[in-house]
Amino acid sequence: MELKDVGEFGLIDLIKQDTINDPGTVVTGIGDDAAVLLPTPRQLQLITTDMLVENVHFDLTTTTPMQLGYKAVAVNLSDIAAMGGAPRHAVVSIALPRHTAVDFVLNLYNGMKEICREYGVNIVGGDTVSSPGGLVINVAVMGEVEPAHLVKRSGAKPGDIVAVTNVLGNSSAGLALLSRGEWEEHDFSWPLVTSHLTPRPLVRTGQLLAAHGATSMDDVSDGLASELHEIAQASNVSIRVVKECIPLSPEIREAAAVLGQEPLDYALYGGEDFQLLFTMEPGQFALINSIDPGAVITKIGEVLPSGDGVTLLDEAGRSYKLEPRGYNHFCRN
Ligand SMILES: Nc1ncnc2c1ncn2[C@@H]1O[C@H](COP(=O)(O)OP(=O)(O)O)[C@@H](O)[C@H]1O
Ligand SMILES: Cc1ncc(C[n+]2csc(CCOP(=O)(O)OP(=O)(O)O)c2C)c(N)n1
Ligand SMILES: [Mg+2]
Ligand SMILES: [Mg+2]
Ligand SMILES: [Mg+2]
Repeated sequence: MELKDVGEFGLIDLIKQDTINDPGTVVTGIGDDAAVLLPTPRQLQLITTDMLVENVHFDLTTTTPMQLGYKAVAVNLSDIAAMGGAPRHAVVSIALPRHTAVDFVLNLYNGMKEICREYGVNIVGGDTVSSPGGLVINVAVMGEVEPAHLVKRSGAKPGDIVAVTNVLGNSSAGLALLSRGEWEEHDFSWPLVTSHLTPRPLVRTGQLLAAHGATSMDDVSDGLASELHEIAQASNVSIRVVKECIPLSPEIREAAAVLGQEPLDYALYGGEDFQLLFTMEPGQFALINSIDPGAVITKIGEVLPSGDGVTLLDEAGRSYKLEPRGYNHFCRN
């Protein structure tokens, strides 16, 4: 079935089932001029949006519509996680080429509904338009955070520890394998390709780190180098990272050898890992071991007074400037 067979409103009717996962917070969902929501008293409201554009953020020959729907929501939940918040509601806007099959759209929504169910998020509205070019999906997510647990990019203090969750670089190494069309040939591909196609936003981890005194936090969407600079700049501090402490998976080391690249380059400049980068006072950081943060936490460096920007310390004890290189929509790196 094609879009012209169901029309814009027929499509919305097909989409709107199973969109509410926390009914107590939604007065009116899909079907009116605006959604009507019930915020939790005394919580700060968060709102964020990230858009995915065909052939910029995804390639329809290497992703399924379900994976794409999942990721379109995941990247937004990751921004809420990086503030220490809980995601509550999403609105989804899609621009669809006219020839798109109805089943494609339903599967896109199946992916979105799956992750929304997993994280207790309601899809409360959106917009559906035709596109003369490629597919565009824009998601906006509203979330909430207790005022005392809000974590911004600007709170890092000299003396804080710099740490990250899990491993970095897997997503962009996965993208490299997908775009070379050779991922199925290697048994190291699975974790790399999975982290690229269906990243898991670290919402619970973000909330736990916030509750344990993270002083600044950012999600790694543009690459570690870029996010370190964002924190350093917003907090008016310098950051020194120890190169060999940056956590890499065994699979990325194997993949990088096959791809003829340095594994660390994927971690520093690749992006889309959606891991959390945060700073924390050392005493608080020591306590993290006694909780289950839902992710492996690795100390990678420390916060210093402003002046030196972001530096990388190598194995030989040499320190050099880490350029703010990473994914930038208008600059080729
Ligand atoms: N077109 C825009 N209009 C207004 N604000 C924007 C626009 N694009 C980005 N921003 C804001 O700029 C900041 C940085 O954006 P971005 O790099 O996309 O953040 P993130 O990596 O967290 O998704 C955010 O506060 C975002 O809301
Ligand atoms: C087809 C394709 N080419 C390249 C990429 C890599 N890529 C696209 S956008 C991006 C950075 C993250 O996206 P952005 O829109 O900058 O998200 P934000 O920083 O706003 O969260 C990366 C690494 C990709 N995912 N798919
Ligand atoms: Mg963004
Ligand atoms: Mg983002
Ligand atoms: Mg970006």
